[in-house]
Amino acid sequence: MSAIVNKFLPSPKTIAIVGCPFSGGQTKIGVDKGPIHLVEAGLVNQLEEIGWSVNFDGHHQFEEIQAASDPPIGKLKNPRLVSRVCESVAKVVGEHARNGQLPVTLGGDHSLAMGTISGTLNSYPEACVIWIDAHADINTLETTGSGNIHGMPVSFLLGLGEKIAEYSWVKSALKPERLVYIGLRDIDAGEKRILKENNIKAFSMHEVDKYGIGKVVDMALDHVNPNRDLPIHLSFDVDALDPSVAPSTGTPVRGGLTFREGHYICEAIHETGLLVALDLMEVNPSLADPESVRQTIAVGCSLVRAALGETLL
Ligand SMILES: NC(=[NH2+])NCCC[C@H](N)C(=O)O
Ligand SMILES: [Mn+2]
Ligand SMILES: [Mn+2]
Repeated sequence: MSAIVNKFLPSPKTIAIVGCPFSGGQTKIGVDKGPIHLVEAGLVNQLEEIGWSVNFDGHHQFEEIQAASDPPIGKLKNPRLVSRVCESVAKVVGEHARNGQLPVTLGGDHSLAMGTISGTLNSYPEACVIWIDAHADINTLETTGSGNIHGMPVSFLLGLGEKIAEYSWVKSALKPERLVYIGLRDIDAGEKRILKENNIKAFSMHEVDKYGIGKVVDMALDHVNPNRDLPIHLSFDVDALDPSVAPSTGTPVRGGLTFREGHYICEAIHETGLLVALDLMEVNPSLADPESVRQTIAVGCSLVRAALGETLL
């Protein structure tokens, strides 16, 4: 076990793996297979080897809603299904957190973070969110072009945009000043406006190039966690990494984080001793050739290990 002591978890330090084979927040098949591949690659053992107790009793089972009974709301695709799934994920993540375990949610598409972060905030209302992504995922009912809800979870968590009755369970408990992004490089026009209007701190790839990842992580933490005493929820979309590093994902964008930059972020968050929840999202083993899939799964596992205390020395 790494020498860093987690300030929020009782001993024995326990991870609860929440496997979420869910793809309803977007339209490409295969992202629901992400968690299955990550677990089959040996993630549970790997985490035990670095000193954690790991609680994993199979992937989360979701209620099914037939497409016919889930027509679009505005442009939103599968709106009831996504809502129901995220609500159940919020319950599971919240329960694990209340039991003193650290939920590690494996996606699945990034709409799931509406659930995971709601769960975290139910147990740790003062938590901050560090969102690592090529995308801001902050579209609203009004701004979304694709209607894919994986491009929207942050706006729901912040309570932006027109209210949707189906989503009334989302408490919108996240404050804009408790959110920070790293890795952005593909932001829709409406999203840029939302980020500005709400004064949301974001470090795009431009800032990563300019300052280096070490400084960027320090500045991100100074913003959301100035006294280094608040719980941290880290939501990592694997498409934050450059497509040469993590090719198997649904919406790859060139010019992303290197292998080391991605790992550095995870290591630095671990070093705070403040991590209370982790998401690894958008791993899609159905996209790209077998070697690229193997590479993406391996990177996914190693990011999770890095965030949970695997050290280089
Ligand atoms: N989680 C993701 N990969 N999101 C991609 C979102 C892309 C685009 N901004 C949209 O709203 O559709
Ligand atoms: Mn993304
Ligand atoms: Mn995302």
